[in-house]
Amino acid sequence: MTTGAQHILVTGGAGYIGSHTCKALAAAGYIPVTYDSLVRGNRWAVKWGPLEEGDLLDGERLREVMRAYGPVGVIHFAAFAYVGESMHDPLLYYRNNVAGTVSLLEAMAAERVGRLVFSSTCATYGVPPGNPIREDMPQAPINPYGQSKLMIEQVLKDCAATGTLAAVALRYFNAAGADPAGEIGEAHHPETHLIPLALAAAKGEAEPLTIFGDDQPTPDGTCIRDYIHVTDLADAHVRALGHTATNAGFAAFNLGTGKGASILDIIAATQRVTGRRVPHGYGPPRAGDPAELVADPSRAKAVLGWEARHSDLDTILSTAWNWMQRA
Ligand SMILES: NC(=O)c1ccc[n+]([C@@H]2O[C@H](COP(=O)([O-])OP(=O)(O)OC[C@H]3O[C@@H](n4cnc5c(N)ncnc54)[C@H](O)[C@@H]3O)[C@@H](O)[C@H]2O)c1
Ligand SMILES: O=c1ccn([C@@H]2O[C@H](COP(=O)(O)OP(=O)(O)O[C@H]3O[C@H](CO)[C@H](O)[C@H](O)[C@H]3O)[C@@H](O)[C@H]2O)c(=O)[nH]1
Repeated sequence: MTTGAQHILVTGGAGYIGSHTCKALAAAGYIPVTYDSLVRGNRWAVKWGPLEEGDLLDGERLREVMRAYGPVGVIHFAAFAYVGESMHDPLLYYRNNVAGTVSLLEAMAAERVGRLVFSSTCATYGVPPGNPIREDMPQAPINPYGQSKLMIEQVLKDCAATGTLAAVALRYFNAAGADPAGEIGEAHHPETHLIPLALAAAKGEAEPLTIFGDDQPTPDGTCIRDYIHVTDLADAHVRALGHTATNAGFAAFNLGTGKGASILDIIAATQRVTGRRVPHGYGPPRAGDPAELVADPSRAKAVLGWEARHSDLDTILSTAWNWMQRA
């Protein structure tokens, strides 16, 4: 390598948050090497470094890629991430997410790669005792997706305790929005997330939005979430990677804004930003959905110097809408 730039292995780099993080890594002077099977990712989203196709469960292929690039660390996004799907097919989640991560950690140990940033989730908290949620509150997931991520956090703690791994778990709240320059954005197939579905309904390209439940214990009866811009998440990953360079052990950080928005708030913001109506109706609550999840992000600010800068609802919706117009 003539540049001397450090390589970072990015599992799931062809996915939504992974691709935005590759852009941020390149801007920070790293070379992101995407490792992705493309099972749920997009080849076109890999723009800031090489794509190496492979599955997490293929340990030999992982080792081959690590030997080829000599990454100084790994950012691990690759996983299945649909709460509803995990309720119907839990084994898919335990195999891909838990067994897949064990396979990755074995390859890292064999190739002596000792730094990891991991995509965890607010879904590990289950129904929290109160909001906003601090990192030291109990983690008691109510769906297999969240449980798979909590199991991985435990594996990371145990590996970090041996002194061979520095690991950071970033517990994101609800990722949303798109690259402000419009180069990449959210493109899940099928799409299940609220904001792209609300925008597609406004555009007339999807069914009217179904609001899951009108009788939640929240002021307007609909679920409250903490929506965090994907560009803010990408920035946090670069910072967390830096943290693993100088801090051994395991650390976890909540990534959110500290402010909740209900589904009706999202519909109102979507209508404001697009100037179009969002056709919608009500359906039953979705199994496995807590009523309210809002982050206390103060630890990430204190330790990583991170805070949300692009995550007001209008910026989230206008960047996502801009992306949807191009896509
Ligand atoms: N989107 C959110 O709101 C959110 C919130 C909290 C946590 N997370 C976590 O962040 C990560 C990224 O989420 P996303 O929304 O970008 O998901 P995504 O589905 O867009 O990206 C995941 C990527 O991982 C790849 N992948 C999956 N299994 C693989 C395997 N076995 N081997 C190789 N590649 C594999 C997919 O092809 C895809 O490109 C996930 O771990 C998810 O659990 C997401
Ligand atoms: O058609 C829809 C889609 C969603 N919702 C509601 O909108 C909110 C947001 O739903 P999303 O599916 O967009 O996201 P989740 O809140 O289910 O997010 C969960 O899954 C994500 C990954 O997909 C993250 O891991 C996150 O941490 C975890 O809580 C929820 O209250 C959901 O019930 C609807 O009412 N109608």
